[in-house]
Amino acid sequence: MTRPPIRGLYAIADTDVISVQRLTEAVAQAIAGGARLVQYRNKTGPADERERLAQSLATVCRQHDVLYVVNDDADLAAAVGADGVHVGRDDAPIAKVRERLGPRRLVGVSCYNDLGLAVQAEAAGADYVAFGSFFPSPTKPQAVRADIDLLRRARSRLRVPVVAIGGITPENGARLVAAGADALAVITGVFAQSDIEAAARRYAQLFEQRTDETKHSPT
Ligand SMILES: Cc1ncc(COP(=O)(O)OP(=O)(O)O)c(N)n1
Ligand SMILES: Cc1nc(C(=O)O)sc1CCOP(=O)(O)O
Ligand SMILES: [Mg+2]
Repeated sequence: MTRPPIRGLYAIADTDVISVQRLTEAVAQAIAGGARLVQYRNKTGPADERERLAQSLATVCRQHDVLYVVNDDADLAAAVGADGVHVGRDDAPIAKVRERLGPRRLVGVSCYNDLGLAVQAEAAGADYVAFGSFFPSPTKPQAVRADIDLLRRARSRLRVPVVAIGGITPENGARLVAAGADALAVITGVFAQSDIEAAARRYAQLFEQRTDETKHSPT
């Protein structure tokens, strides 16, 4: 079966933002609103709960043919049959993760505001790279800030899909898509909203029209 492309709303289900009781339902609502990728991010829960929730989200994502990525933990990703794992500078190196997951699963890599890191990640076998934080992030207020022009430079330098993250709203997200972001990774703007499905839809709509900066009207 062909894998869906890495494009669109990338909803990050973070257990610090949404309660474990509501997590699975919340992810189903984000998918109903148009999320095309889902990441499970649980930095604090006990191991048994982390695994149970990881499995539950794997089932929902599989039912809807949505890409499912586990944050940080390649063993957990493999255990629940996720499509991949996302790693950053405090996590296992790409080569180790690739060795653990094999060639078919996705490895996503955080590159912060550093294009050189992304070039290296692509060469090491990353399936996508993520840059941020593009705006002040309520989830990670201390995150290093990235400039939108980085997306333009990344787009012309890299072949792998480019994900933008950090404080992204439906309003400021349009600029990131126009600058070349293939996907927008969002926590607060989706999962801290009273109507998760409607919130997700507003991001998904940013990918429905052609928004790249080369667009011009017919003369
Ligand atoms: C899509 C995406 N981009 C960036 C991150 C951040 O990863 P990392 O720097 O490893 O930080 P933590 O999320 O682990 O705190 C991400 N998770 N997803
Ligand atoms: C997990 C994470 N990583 C970031 C980075 O810049 O690498 S910003 C971030 C938090 C994103 O959450 P929100 O949509 O609530 O701002
Ligand atoms: Mg990490």
